[in-house]
Amino acid sequence: MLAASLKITPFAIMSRPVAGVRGDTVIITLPGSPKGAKENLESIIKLLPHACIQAAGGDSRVIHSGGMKKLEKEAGVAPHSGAHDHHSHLYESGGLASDDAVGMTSGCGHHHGGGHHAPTPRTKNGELRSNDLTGDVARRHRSSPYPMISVKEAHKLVEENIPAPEVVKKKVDASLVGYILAEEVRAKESVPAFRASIVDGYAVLHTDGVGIYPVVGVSHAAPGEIKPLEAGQIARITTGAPLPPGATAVVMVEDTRIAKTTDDGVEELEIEILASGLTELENVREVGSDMKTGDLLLQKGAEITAVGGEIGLLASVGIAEVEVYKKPVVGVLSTGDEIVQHDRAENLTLGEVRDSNRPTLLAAITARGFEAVDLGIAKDQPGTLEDVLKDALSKVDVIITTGGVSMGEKDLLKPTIERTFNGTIHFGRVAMKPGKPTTFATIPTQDSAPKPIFSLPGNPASATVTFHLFVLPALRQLAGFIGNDIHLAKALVTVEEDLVLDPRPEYHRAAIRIDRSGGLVARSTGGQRSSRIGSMEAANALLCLPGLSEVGDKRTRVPRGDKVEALIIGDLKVLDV
Ligand SMILES: Nc1ncnc2c1ncn2[C@@H]1O[C@H](COP(=O)(O)OP(=O)(O)O)[C@@H](O)[C@H]1O
Ligand SMILES: [Mg+2]
Repeated sequence: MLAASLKITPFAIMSRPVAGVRGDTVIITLPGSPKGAKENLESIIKLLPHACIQAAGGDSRVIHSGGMKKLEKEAGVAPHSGAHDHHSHLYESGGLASDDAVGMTSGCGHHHGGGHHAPTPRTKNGELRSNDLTGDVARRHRSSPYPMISVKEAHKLVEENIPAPEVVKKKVDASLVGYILAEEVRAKESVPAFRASIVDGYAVLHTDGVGIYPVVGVSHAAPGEIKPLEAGQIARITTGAPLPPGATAVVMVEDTRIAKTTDDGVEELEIEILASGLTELENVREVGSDMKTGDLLLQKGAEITAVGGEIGLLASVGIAEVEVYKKPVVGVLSTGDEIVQHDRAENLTLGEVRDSNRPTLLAAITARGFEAVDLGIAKDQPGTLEDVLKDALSKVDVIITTGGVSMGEKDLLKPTIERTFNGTIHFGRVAMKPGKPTTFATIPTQDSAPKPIFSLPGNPASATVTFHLFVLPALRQLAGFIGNDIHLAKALVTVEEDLVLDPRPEYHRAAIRIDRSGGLVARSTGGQRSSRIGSMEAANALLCLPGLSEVGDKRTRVPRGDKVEALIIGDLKVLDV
């Protein structure tokens, strides 16, 4: 605009136009004078459609390769008027108030809305469910507009909306633990790579038989040239050492006797072989007898464990790099004006709460082998949340937030996801205790698949339980786990005390132990109120207690000694008696 105006008047140098993008809206400021506004707009109007589409998340390569019409359509521009026509019309009809600093929404502006435009069709009936943040608090929803769904339905929605895993190359070393192979791996070499002795003794020709033989050489387990062996000769050999060329078997040292030494008694000159009836390759590991070049080493989909021998297997045949599924990088954000850094030295002032969710989740993520990124604490302000999330979207594959998902007017997560980021909230309420307001959404991104965001409830126990129940399986799915391996392991356990049922299905925190008979027994961690982080202490399982509504009035408690299903979230230990 400056360049164009300068051609008309040197005074143009005095103006300072500003342009930018907020959300997916292009904002351009024009000078106040009608003439100047017209000239400035004229100079950029041809670029606007392109800018709008790019701002709305269009791929510039596609735009340049002529995919513009399609993008315009996707971006919600009416097919009969391209973005270009739309703005030209605005301009030619003199529709710009001369004194305005014009905020021009892009042709696709209503795609994100910012709350000013008709909402984007997000639900089946075409409405955003979240509160309009520009509205008054008295107008907010007084009951949650999100349907309450079952845990099972919620799992299904997560599974369906998690992007497909990405393939990356990784070095074979300790950092490969926890990855899933994205390729079938075959042996590059044979193991052993040479004929190796299984015992300490003497390499012989198995056809030679018993008798006294001269020791013509020595083979140690070390690389190097070895003199060939002829009939009537033997060579001393150690375990794992290569057989001399020509040797066909090894006789154990126990099956031999010294026949002659050097005069000083130091070296063996002749040895009597006592073992008769040797077979070919007796006490010998033949080339490729453990693994032959081309043998299937590991299937696609195999998990590289820390306990199992997968890393050793790959290492044994010289595989330095494998294709695996990328493990997601997970960002953790706490929200709330009241939340303060857990290690802040000063005493709490009225209303302040130390952040326990973030350290807990960062630890849980890391312990499960995923990379965690600390996103800090966001204040309950729409702009703050927006900035933090925008930054997070560029850094991490999955975002976890805690707090701000219930019905308070400061509960900004849902509106921000839907209205600012054009995200899709797949569910916003789950029939479970704790964790009812658990929210799962995906946010579209410019150059990759939509990114999952889990907005977990703020109460510490709720956040931790829902992390294990929903987030962990999603992370495993992203990391390439499939089928049952995605989910927490489940076992039947005997409860040690009566457990009172709640109207909602409950995930009761418990410590389970292996008892003397090898069975599993569960002890509750005590008070289960969702704010009580202590209910997770020493917990290694979540007992799946049915909701009262599910069992009808048949019973109100699980009596001591009964068995219930338990989801295992930690290591199993043995019961002390
Ligand atoms: N990071 C956190 N650490 C500890 N307590 C938290 C944290 N975030 C929220 N809380 C507490 O959890 C409760 C619920 O918070 P809120 O923001 O209303 O969550 P939600 O709307 O998700 O239920 C509040 O008492 C809040 O102070
Ligand atoms: Mg809050």
